[in-house]
Amino acid sequence: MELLAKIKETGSLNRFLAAWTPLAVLLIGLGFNVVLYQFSVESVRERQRVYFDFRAREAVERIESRMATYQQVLRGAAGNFDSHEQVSREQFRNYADRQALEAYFPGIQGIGFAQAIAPKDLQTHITAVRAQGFPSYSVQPPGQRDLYSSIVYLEPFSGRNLRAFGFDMYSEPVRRTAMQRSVDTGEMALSGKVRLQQESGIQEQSGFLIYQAIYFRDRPITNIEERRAQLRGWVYAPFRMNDFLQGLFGEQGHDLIIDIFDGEQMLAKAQTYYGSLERPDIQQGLESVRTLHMMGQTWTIRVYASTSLLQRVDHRLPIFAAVAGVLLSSLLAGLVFLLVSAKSRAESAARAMTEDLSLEKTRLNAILEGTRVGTWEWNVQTGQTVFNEQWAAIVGYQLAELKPVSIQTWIGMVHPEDLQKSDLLIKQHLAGETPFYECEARIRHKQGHWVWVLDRGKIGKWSEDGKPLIMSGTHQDITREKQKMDTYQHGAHHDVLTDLPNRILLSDRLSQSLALAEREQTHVALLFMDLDGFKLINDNHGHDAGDVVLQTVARRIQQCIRASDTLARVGGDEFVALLQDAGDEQEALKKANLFNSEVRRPIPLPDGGEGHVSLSIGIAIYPQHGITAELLSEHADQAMYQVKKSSKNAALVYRSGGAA
Ligand SMILES: Nc1nc2c(ncn2[C@@H]2O[C@H](COP(=O)(O)OP(=O)(O)OP(=O)(O)O)[C@@H](O)[C@H]2O)c(=O)[nH]1
Repeated sequence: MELLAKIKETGSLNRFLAAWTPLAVLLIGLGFNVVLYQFSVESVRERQRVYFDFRAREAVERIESRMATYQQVLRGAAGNFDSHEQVSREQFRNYADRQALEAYFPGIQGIGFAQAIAPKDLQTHITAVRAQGFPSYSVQPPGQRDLYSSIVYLEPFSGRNLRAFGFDMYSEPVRRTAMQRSVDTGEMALSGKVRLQQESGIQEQSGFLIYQAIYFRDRPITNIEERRAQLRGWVYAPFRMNDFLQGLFGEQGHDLIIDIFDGEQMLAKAQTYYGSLERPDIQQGLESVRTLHMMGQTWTIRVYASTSLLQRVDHRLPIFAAVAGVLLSSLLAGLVFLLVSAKSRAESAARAMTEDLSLEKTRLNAILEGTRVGTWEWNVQTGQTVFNEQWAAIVGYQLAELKPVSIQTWIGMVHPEDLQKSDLLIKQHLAGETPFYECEARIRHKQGHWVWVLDRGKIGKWSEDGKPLIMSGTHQDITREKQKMDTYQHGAHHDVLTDLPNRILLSDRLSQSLALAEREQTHVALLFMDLDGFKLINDNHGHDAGDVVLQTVARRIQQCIRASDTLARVGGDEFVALLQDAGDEQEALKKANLFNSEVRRPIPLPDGGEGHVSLSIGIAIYPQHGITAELLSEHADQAMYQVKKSSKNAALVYRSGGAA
């Protein structure tokens, strides 16, 4: 019961697991999926950030690199002045033309030379330039200053650039700072944010300039004072910021949104480039601020990522991960569902089988117990044997008393005759000659008597090489049936009143006797006997008295014959004696007379009276009076009939032709 309860409990647990495990797997899978999704989103963001950093750094490097190329141009221009005491407008133009500024240096407004002019030389200077064909030339703005500068050359000398002709950049503080720095260091100097002279008020842009101070080289220059004293002027280049950046970032220029500030702080008034203006696609969170130190000036460059930049990094991974994750989770859950339900079904089936087996076992035990059938199992190869409790109970033992159990236990208990028979039958079965083994055998009971068992068995298992391995079977106590059968057999062959063999058994014995006599060349005497005067006893003393007479007669004749002879009652008051190895006629007659004398003795009757009967006996002897049972019986009967007809109370040997 406990086992069944456990099985049921396990069964409901399994059903619970079968129902919830796939769901749990799905939820865990989806949970894992969420983590994976977040991880992949994070991974994409990280890649976007790295890519953005790379692009931002590259953008700044491009700015720096472009600036370096401009410095080259200026260096070349400065070289011209260093190597020539006089550089004519034409020479300067040639140099500028050779540079092909527009083609190779996009964004540069021009390249120029601003001459440094001491106040005392100002008028001479103006006069000289005007003489070169510029009658309206003057140095702007007017006014008294310690040092003048004037843009005398500016190539290309056309368009907006003409506005700068004669402009004193040194008069304007931002430009002057850069110009002075270049003078003092001898290096190029980048100006701060300026409004270029070239601007006309339409689509204005912020501007900046690069200066390279030029010196008179007739004396050595070793310090700032000497530099200032020998200052000749500046070659310079003006830039419009938007034009400068134009085309710098190629096709993917739209990816980055750039603001540039003059100086180290991102102040509105210092902003020189407004990339982020009217850009709604700025990607918040991806911003990089870098400072660029060039030619004594610092630019702060703020770079934002745009949506298009993010698109360049494969951002579909999270979607793929999510979709694949959901599919895989579902698939896994489905698989688990199939496995669990298959397992559950298998377990249910196994449980059902276990329950069935358990019930079957219980039922079988009940049947075995109820029918008191013993079981045995015998390992043919090793002799190991197993009996159940009932096997032992049939012969009055408890199983424990018989242990150790082996085939010898059976051999030691079975009747020797039956053991031989059983051995033979088992051998026949083991040899495959019989489909099963069955044998009735006697086994010695604990109390000493024999118990009949019906021993049945069959080979249940063969060894790999095809030999019988395990044989098992049952023991059924058939003692009672055997006894009943014996009684029945006895009743079928014996007379109820006298317990003498009846006609059937006599006939059987007669056949056997004749066969034996034939074999051994002996004689058989058949004596047919009929009581004389028996009816009177019935009539005078009653039927019971008649029975007593019949029983007494039977007993008295029986005492006269040998165990190998047979006395049968074949009718109401008719008996037959079958005498084996009977000798001659005389001997038969002698025997008949002995019977008669015994029978004639008075027989005490139940009513206190006495019965008096005698025998009329007809004798036939084998082989002289017949060699078959029928003939012999017929002749004995004829002889008896002769006696009855004549004297009665006598014996007569058959004579052919009817004579006695
Ligand atoms: N008590 C008793 N009588 C039986 C039994 N079987 C047959 N009888 C009687 O036995 C008698 C036989 O008849 P008979 O052979 O004519 O009797 P009987 O007096 O011996 O005559 P005879 O043979 O001519 O001498 C009949 O009366 C039967 O009823 C039996 O089992 N018990």
